[in-house]
Amino acid sequence: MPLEILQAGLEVINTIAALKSLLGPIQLTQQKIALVPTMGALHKGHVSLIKIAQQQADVVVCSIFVNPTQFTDPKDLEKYPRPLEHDLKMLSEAGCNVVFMPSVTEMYPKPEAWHIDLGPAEFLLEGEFRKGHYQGVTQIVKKLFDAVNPDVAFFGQKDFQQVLMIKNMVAYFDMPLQIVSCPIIREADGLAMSSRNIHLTAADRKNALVLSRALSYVQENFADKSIPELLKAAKEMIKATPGVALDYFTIANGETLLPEEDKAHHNIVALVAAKVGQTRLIDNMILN
Ligand SMILES: Nc1ncnc2c1ncn2[C@@H]1O[C@H](COP(=O)(O)OP(=O)(O)OP(=O)(O)O)[C@@H](O)[C@H]1O
Ligand SMILES: CC(C)(CO)[C@@H](O)C(=O)[O-]
Ligand code: BAL
Repeated sequence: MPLEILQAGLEVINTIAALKSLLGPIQLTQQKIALVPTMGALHKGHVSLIKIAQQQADVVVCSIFVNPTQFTDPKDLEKYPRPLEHDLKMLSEAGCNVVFMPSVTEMYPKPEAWHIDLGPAEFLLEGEFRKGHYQGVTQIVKKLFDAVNPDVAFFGQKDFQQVLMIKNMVAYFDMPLQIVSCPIIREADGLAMSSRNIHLTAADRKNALVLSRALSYVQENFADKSIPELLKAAKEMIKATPGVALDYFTIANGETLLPEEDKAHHNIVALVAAKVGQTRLIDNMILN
């Protein structure tokens, strides 16, 4: 019966109790439930996660929650876009079954401590520039997993380190669910789609292209040039672009995120983060 209700359109749910009473009977019928966690301001990257989820599950739940504990810059949290009507329209059009949009007090009814061991990669790259970020991310994702109890959850490769950290959190709690990493959706000119792109001025938007171009350069020349040569060229491209302040550009092992020195190794990824104007962007490309 609940699945018939879900097929009729997008079900909007605001509390954990309502979510559990909607999904509980579905779970009893052995149907597969997928979760796509987001912070809203949805774009085609998010829709691609929903579409992939639909292929692998019977019911797709998307969560929209701007999680305060993962923001290390209060201004970033304050200005995070929240276009609610647009998001609901996108989810309806994508055929998403349930949207879970809790309040901050629903997810954090009282102050709570959270600290788990996510392994040494927690402190590298994004973890170095946004200290404590992955504790906040894993804290909310654990709450979302507990609320939805999904069989499978979908995340974007754009947040490469986030996928690793979530897999480590799932292993830490020995949770019985699958984590799927989905390809990065890009604008026609190569810029990785991101909710924060909305903050880019016209000049920033043009300058931001250097990030995907530098990554593509590394990907295209990976077979012919040494890692130091590739890093030098990519960093020079970025540093030569006005309005772009590089945080890091690295060629790293996709598991440890430590700098990679040997191209013969497998699972090598190039990752970049930079501030473009006032907006901090990240991107990456898998190299082998
Ligand atoms: N361009 C993209 N392609 C595929 N997945 C994406 C893309 N952008 C975001 N995602 C994924 O969507 C999920 C929700 O991300 P989120 O709501 O933070 O959006 P976002 O665009 O990454 O926003 P921002 O980078 O500004 O925080 C994450 O798993 C994220 O990796
Ligand atoms: C996974 C997530 C929804 C947790 O708040 C967020 O970090 C995001 O949107 O990538
Ligand atoms: N998209 C990852 C969430 C964040 O930047 O806070």
